[in-house]
Amino acid sequence: MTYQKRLFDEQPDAIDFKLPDADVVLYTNFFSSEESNKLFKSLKETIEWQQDQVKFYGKVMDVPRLTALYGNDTNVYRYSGLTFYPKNWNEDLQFIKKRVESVAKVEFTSCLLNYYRDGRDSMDWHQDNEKELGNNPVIASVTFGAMRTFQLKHLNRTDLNRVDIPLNHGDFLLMQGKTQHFWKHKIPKTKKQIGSRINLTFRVIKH
Ligand SMILES: O=C(O)CCC(=O)C(=O)O
Ligand SMILES: [Fe+2]
Repeated sequence: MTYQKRLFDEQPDAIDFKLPDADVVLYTNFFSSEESNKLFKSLKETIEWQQDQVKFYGKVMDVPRLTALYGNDTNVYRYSGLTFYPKNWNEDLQFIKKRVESVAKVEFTSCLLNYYRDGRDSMDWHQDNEKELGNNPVIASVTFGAMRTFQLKHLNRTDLNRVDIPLNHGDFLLMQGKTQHFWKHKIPKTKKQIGSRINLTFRVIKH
């Protein structure tokens, strides 16, 4: 598949959430609907999705989503209790990576992909603060497919409300600064009848 450079006649909208102790900006329609449709279908078919398992109170359980890790180097990589054998970038990922790098102004080394098959799939509260990500990591999150709500919660400021951000087909959420030190985030399950969703988080991993 070949891609054309985006024509910036339709500028994506940047929404700065101005959260205390964080830097979170949402670029809606960062990918055109045509690009997003193409990428969603292609990623679904070509990414080597894996079913991870975790031990929970001695019981082995499937995590509620499929995952994959791609990047510059293919050394075995363990984090959040999961083991990954990263694959080399493919054409779709290189295209998406380039586009988000033009805004994030960093060169990403890795991309973690999550495939939420339906509303029963989810990701629980966590911070992306592994030491391999360094201090104040820059994380570029791209969504294709069904809308899911991305929730953010401050770790100790009980006076602050939870922030719910709808992530739609083609949206790009950029998290940086102190975000991962002070806020946790999750993708809750939903009882709504919805289709599948793919999320990509580009990261800089230092070995
Ligand atoms: O699916 C999402 O939008 C979030 C994924 C996420 O938080 C992660 O991969 O660390
Ligand atoms: Fe995360």
